[in-house]
Amino acid sequence: MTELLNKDGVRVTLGGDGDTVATVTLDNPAKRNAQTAATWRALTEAGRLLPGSVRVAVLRAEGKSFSAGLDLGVITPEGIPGMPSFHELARYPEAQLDDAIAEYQEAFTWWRRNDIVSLAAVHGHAIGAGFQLALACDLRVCADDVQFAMRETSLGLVPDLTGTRPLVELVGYARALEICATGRFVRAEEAERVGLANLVVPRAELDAAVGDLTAALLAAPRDAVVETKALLRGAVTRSYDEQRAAERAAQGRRLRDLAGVGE
Ligand SMILES: CC(C)(COP(=O)([O-])OP(=O)(O)OC[C@H]1O[C@@H](n2cnc3c(N)ncnc32)[C@H](O)[C@@H]1OP(=O)(O)O)[C@@H](O)C(=O)NCCC(=O)NCCSC(=O)/C=C/C[N+](C)(C)C
Repeated sequence: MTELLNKDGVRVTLGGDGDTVATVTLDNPAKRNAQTAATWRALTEAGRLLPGSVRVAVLRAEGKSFSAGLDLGVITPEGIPGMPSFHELARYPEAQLDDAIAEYQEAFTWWRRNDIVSLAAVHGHAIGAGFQLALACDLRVCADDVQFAMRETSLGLVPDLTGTRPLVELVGYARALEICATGRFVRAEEAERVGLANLVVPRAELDAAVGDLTAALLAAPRDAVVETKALLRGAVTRSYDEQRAAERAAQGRRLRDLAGVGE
């Protein structure tokens, strides 16, 4: 196990045969893994540090909660060190505010990269930015104590850390609106039923279940998984005919690769 990063409540290790698995751990359990700009910078750095050998990125958390979301110190008048308070953000010129939020969002985007499959192991509370971080991953394996909630709207804000699209894709518009507008908890049984969770297991079995799924993902040929992920991701935005064409093109690349025939 090699440690790649350990700062601001984010620890990244490499493991697996040939460093194929990166494990990103939220490691500020005393504060329920509440997130700040420093957390997001560290998560962005984690994505940049991953070597090309990595095929599966696991996101997990220490302590009682996966993440209690935004550090609520940010909404106090005094704020927290190293992060503009809401009071300050509200006074930014529009372009500067756009840049600031875009930078925060970088922590949430790289999990979608086609060269990795990202897998969130979610237990306890996943609230606001915590819920959005779980949504940033391709797959979610949840413990039976999981409690998702999108609290931004209840605080007078909107979810702006890339979570709205995957939420709508996973559960549909009407349920996504209801979950966001009410800020209510979505517990394990519902999460599995509506498609938020790929799998729900007893809390004590979460790590083993993540290990089993990781092994199953690694068992498939790498390039086929990369092409399949790209195909499925693109299916949301392509027309039916465009998607058929994308399938043909991808299959051509796979066949030529398998047969050792050059492009
Ligand atoms: C239900 C929660 C998560 C856990 O309850 P608990 O009883 O297990 O733990 P407790 O409340 O005693 O908390 C333990 C310590 O952790 C500190 N804590 C917890 N959450 C936060 C937080 N979000 N920010 C800062 N600190 C937090 C808590 O103060 C305790 O510290 P001490 O031991 O007293 O020193 C419960 O904690 C809870 O409901 N937390 C708040 C959840 C929440 O509302 N989060 C905000 C969601 S909105 C969001 O994330 C928005 C993001 C988008 N955007 C970027 C636009 C702002």
